[in-house]
Amino acid sequence: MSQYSILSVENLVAGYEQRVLLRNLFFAVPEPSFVAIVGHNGCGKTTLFRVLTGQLPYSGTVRLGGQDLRQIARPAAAGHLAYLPQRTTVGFPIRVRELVVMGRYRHHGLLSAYSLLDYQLADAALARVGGAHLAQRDFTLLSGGEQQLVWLAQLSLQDAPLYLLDEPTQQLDVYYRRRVFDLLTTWVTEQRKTVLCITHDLDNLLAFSEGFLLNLSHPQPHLEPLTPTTVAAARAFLESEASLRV
Ligand SMILES: Nc1ncnc2c1ncn2[C@@H]1O[C@H](COP(=O)(O)OP(=O)(O)OP(=O)(O)O)[C@@H](O)[C@H]1O
Repeated sequence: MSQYSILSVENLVAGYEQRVLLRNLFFAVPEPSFVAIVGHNGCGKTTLFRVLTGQLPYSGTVRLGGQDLRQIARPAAAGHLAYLPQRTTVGFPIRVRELVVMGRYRHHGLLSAYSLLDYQLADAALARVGGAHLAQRDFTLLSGGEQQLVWLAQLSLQDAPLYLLDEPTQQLDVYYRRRVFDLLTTWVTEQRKTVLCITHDLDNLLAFSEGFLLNLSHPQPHLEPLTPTTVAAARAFLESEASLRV
């Protein structure tokens, strides 16, 4: 693993109005790697992603690929990262293939149509997530698990070095949860991507043989190696009454 940090955070402080949620946070993420971000509901996990995607002011220093985040107007549009928020919905019928191909948006002007190559890449991305059979289906009629695979296919087309996923296995059954985590593993090991994944799914983290854990409920959150021992310790901490008083 190289020592290059795709993301570094120094003395980050962020929150809302009178409420500071992220306090003096320091960490550096090597590329490629998998980072599981855990913590109690409301501890600031999504808030961290809002900072990293340029949606929330902060104090301290954040660098993406060595560049100061304050110098990057729209990190996703500039290709520094791709972001899958929680509970992404679509309010109109749309064919899955048309939704996936939108992952190519950075390669297009606003009004130019997607090319044959774009659609071939979309089909390949769908196939990689095991969703080739969904291509012609109406996205809004798919199950939650199928929809999540489609979002991941679209995200993979953005071809960013850093992926931010906010609870990608929320509401999925055990089969799809395992499948999503397996897919994220291949993004890291085969495609050399870096994945930051907010999750409450500690059971599935036990399967990771390498990566990092960032527990934002900890009094001094820091990157720890992701091992069965650290996951078990994080679970014990998060289940304790004392952790809620931190
Ligand atoms: N725009 C906002 N203005 C004020 N408070 C907010 C705003 N957005 C979120 N909050 C509050 O900040 C706290 C942290 O929210 P955040 O979404 O970061 O939590 P989280 O750790 O991702 O939680 P969960 O695990 O439940 O998704 C919550 O109490 C939330 O209500």
